[in-house]
Amino acid sequence: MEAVQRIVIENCAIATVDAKDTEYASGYLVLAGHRIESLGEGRAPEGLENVARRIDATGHLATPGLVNTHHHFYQWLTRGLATDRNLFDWLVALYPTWARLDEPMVHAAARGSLAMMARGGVTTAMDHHYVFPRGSGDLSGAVLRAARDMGVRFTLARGSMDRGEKDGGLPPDFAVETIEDALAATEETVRQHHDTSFDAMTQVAVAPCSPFSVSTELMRQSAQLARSLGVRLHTHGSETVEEEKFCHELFGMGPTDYFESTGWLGEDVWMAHCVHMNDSDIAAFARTGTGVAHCPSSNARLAAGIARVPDLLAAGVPVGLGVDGAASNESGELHTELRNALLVGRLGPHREAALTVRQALRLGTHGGAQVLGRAAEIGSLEPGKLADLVLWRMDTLAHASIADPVAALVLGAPAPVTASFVNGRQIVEGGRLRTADEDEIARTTRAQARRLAAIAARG
Ligand SMILES: Nc1nc2[nH]c(O)nc2c(=O)[nH]1
Repeated sequence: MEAVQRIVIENCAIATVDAKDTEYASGYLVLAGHRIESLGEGRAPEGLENVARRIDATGHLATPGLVNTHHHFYQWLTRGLATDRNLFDWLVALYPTWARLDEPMVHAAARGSLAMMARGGVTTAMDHHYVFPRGSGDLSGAVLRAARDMGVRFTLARGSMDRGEKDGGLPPDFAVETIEDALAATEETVRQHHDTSFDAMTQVAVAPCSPFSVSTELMRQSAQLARSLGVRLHTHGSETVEEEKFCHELFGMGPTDYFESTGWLGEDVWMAHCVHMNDSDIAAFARTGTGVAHCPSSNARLAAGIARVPDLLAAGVPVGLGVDGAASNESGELHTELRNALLVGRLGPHREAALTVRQALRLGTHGGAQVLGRAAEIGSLEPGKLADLVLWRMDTLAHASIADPVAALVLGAPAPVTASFVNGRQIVEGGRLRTADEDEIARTTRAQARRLAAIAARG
């Protein structure tokens, strides 16, 4: 058997984001194959065998890789549209275009979304894909292929919509699936692609879209399907006042009570946004272990509001960060969400208890891993965990005068990523992807965005 190869990283500040928030001012990490073998203050132990590479990381901060908990990759092709609308008006404006997506478009959009995140320190990504136009090809396959080729750890949340306009929903009837088709395709995707191993690169979740685009029956049956297959559940929840009104009018209760009535609160569930939650909603999430994907930039872009993140954390709710789709967060980056989570929170009514810089980093790493059900494997730098980590450059004009590297990372300009590792494999070097050609992705996404716009314009 071939001996496992080691990579030794030395002379960097390290924020482990472990349970005690251990930090080292100048430390080392030893990666052995796809796991972290050891780390600590000072130089790496002498006499290590099979060292394939030594990295002098002077001037850098090492952190766990960032974990994105909510995204819609396909929206990479519809950025910068409907720029001044709230969620419902924005969705109504964009559904007809999204209903024209096909496999080459979705593949290109996934590569664009993944590339943008990976070069900014994301090592685990997720995609909530919920638009499946008839005859559009294997869209889940296209997204999974893009993630595998990029070398990013990945959760595909197989979405669905079946409540069209004729059933009181928001999407046009031509943009929805039947319950039977949605459930059958979701089950097939889980059976083919969900990997339960410790070092899984691909997992699948069951993810009907939102209360106003999904029937109660599909919500219920999705929860049953996920539990019978042993996979996680994801949806949008409590995003806007309009959604709250919709739930009261149609179901006679608010979104959280509605989710509970359909079997949708639990340790195996995480929901995106969760902006409009009262104390009893937060208590229900805490009691059931339901997680939250906090998306501060998208919530601002769509005028959804400010999520009560400090209250969620104080109650013990698992919270991660989400980019959200690039049609409502054109930057498509997660590292900027650390900063925005902190800043937006301080604008709200709960500013005395707002996030600290270390809490913001925890949301983007360990919190995300918890929300995706992967906290045993990723999200902190600890011996035995998978080697998913980032070396952020902190010695340039942008950050060098800030003494605290975590404050520099969260509050400063987006820090350059010198190296990013997933499963011990380096996927970013000197701020550029090693696993894909960024210029080619830019050209392809531009061409596919134009193709989509032209097809949509023809109606
Ligand atoms: N921010 C978003 N919220 C949503 N709700 C829903 O049903 N779809 C979306 C979406 O694409 N983005």
